[in-house]
Amino acid sequence: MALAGRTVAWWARLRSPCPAAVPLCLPPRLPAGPVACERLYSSRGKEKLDMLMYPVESIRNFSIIAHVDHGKSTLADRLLEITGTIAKTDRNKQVLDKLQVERERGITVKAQSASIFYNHEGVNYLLNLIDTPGHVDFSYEVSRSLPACQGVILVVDANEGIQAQTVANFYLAFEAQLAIIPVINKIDLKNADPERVEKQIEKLFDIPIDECVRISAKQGTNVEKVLQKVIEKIPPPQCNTADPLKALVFDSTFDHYRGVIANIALFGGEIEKGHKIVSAHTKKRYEVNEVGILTPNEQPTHKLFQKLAPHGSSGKKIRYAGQVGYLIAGMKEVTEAQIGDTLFLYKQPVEPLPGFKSAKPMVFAGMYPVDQTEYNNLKSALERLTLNDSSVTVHRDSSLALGAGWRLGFLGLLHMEVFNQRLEQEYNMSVILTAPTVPYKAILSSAKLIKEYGKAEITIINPAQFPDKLSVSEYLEPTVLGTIVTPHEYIGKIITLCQDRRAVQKDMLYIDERRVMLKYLFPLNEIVVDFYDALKSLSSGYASFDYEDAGYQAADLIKMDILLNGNPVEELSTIIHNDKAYATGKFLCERLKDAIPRQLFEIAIQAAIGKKIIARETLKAYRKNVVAKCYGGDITRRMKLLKRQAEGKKLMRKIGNVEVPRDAFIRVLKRQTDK
Ligand SMILES: Nc1nc2c(ncn2[C@@H]2O[C@H](COP(=O)(O)OP(=O)(O)OP(=O)(O)O)[C@@H](O)[C@H]2O)c(=O)[nH]1
Repeated sequence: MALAGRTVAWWARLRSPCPAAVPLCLPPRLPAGPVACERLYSSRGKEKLDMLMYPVESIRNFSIIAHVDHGKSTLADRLLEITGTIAKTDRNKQVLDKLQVERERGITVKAQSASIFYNHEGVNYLLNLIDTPGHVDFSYEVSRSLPACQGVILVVDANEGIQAQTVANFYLAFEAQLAIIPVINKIDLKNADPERVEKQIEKLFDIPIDECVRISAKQGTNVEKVLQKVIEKIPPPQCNTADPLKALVFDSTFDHYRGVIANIALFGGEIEKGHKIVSAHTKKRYEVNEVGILTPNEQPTHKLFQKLAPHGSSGKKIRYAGQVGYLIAGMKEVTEAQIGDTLFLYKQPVEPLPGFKSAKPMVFAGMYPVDQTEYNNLKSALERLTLNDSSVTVHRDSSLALGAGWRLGFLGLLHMEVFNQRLEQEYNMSVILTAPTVPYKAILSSAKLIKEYGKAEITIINPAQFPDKLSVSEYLEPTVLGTIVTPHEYIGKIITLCQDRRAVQKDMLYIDERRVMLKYLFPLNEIVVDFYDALKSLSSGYASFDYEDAGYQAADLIKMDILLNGNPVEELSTIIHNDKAYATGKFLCERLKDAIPRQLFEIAIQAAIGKKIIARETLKAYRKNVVAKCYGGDITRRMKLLKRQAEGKKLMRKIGNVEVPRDAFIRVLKRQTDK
């Protein structure tokens, strides 16, 4: 795992208003070498960066892709360092992981762009890199970064070798027909075996061994070679110089003060402050306030385009596109900066770019304010955060027990946890989250229901809307094609685990003499909560997992409720496969018994299908008032304790007369994790 608690010093410094610390301007021609670049950056005042000096031939747009923790962000930092884009950092600080949640969890959640100026053999290059997340939940970030690129650096850990996300990310780049530079990282590790990894790359991806670059991103070994490969192997963008402005919005963030900041890739023309632009998606018109590049902080430029200086004897100016950068144009609403949108100049419409497949939520959960008076604050926090994370879908919802709220769709459970953490950290919101559910479908047989829904096939993202068996001809559950890469000694245990999760084996391939790649068709519901944890724990952390959507299959589904002293716990109502009902009901009751503190009365914890109770646990009552006995004489200590208790109660939810810690439900649902 990456280091938790990475410090924010670098990013803070880059954002500092002190001009000396901020790289602000480039000369028309850079002297060779990174050190010189660095000096020039910091010596200028607040002029805007002029992009005149970078014709399209000198541009390279690329992403860094890899399995989780194989070193993408570390390599990105080293590339920024050796080119003088940033000063030398402490080797464990990661400049491009800007979010607090990324630093705390040591994972990249959001793709980040940075422009690098690099002088190689006397020629100035502008390299636009996008550092992407590795975890499967965030693979959408990878796929939407790729259309802005012509190539990728595929990083593989020299010790771990090819893993499940390496395979998934390779195919994303391969299908997008991008140039792929395989880089074997962490060669400094004692157990590094770059030769073995090279053979895996050749076997699985058909890339000749001699194309691999062996590096240590941490120590900086051979990182310069990677830059050279980028220049040699990745083609410059292909842009028609005669085209009018055509800009692809491939990402967007929301700034409390400046509104929407859209990351754009220019497929034609030029863009500058004052230009009137139109969104192909919303048809709305805007005036551009600022354009620039990310270095990796926002760096305004005169124009975001490439323009050759007077050319030959004709003195004709030739315009090129190809640049990647950002744009601010007074967009304030969540819906205005659609990822995948095309921007063009007012009165110069263009054929919109193909855009992206929108992110497909895999997991849905209800979200409610702890206190209904917080509803509006939570609404505005959700609107802002979903702009920074547009892969979350939001629908208004309400519940008798929890009040007005929303049903949110996430790309996976980690995504849901990260989103929740960001709400708390960046917006100071605390919320009630219900049990995650996958999007089931039902084919209705009841004419009344078909009329009500206006269609026979409905999608169920909320267990409260699960239609009764009598009105349904068939239930369907979503499936995924999972890829597992594991050392061969764990195969037996993994096959048992997969069978236990109702999975069907589709393929098995030795990627070298010690590692195996397995393909299974899983019901999504079986892997969404804790499959990855279970896989990690039975393979001592060595197996990896990735999955992709594989459509729907018929399934025998039922709705199960959990009751506390007869009152349903709405957060824990779930739709499950009939075969799993008893085991899951029993398990949830047992776990809930551990998660709920004992109270002054006995609590019956039950699992029910309709009116039928299928499992029960009893939580015994407290017998004595311990607080009164211990602290009865000392008034200050007693007051302190009562205050702490009152604070604790805010984190509780009351179901009937039973108090339940709000984080109990997620803990309960993570079946294997804390075992
Ligand atoms: N020994 C060694 N460790 C490295 C090297 N490169 C990265 N690491 C370490 O590997 C861990 C993961 O590195 P990251 O750069 O965060 O990996 P990542 O691929 O960006 O991670 P995600 O974005 O979460 O997928 C960190 O602890 C790094 O310090 C290397 O060349 N050698």
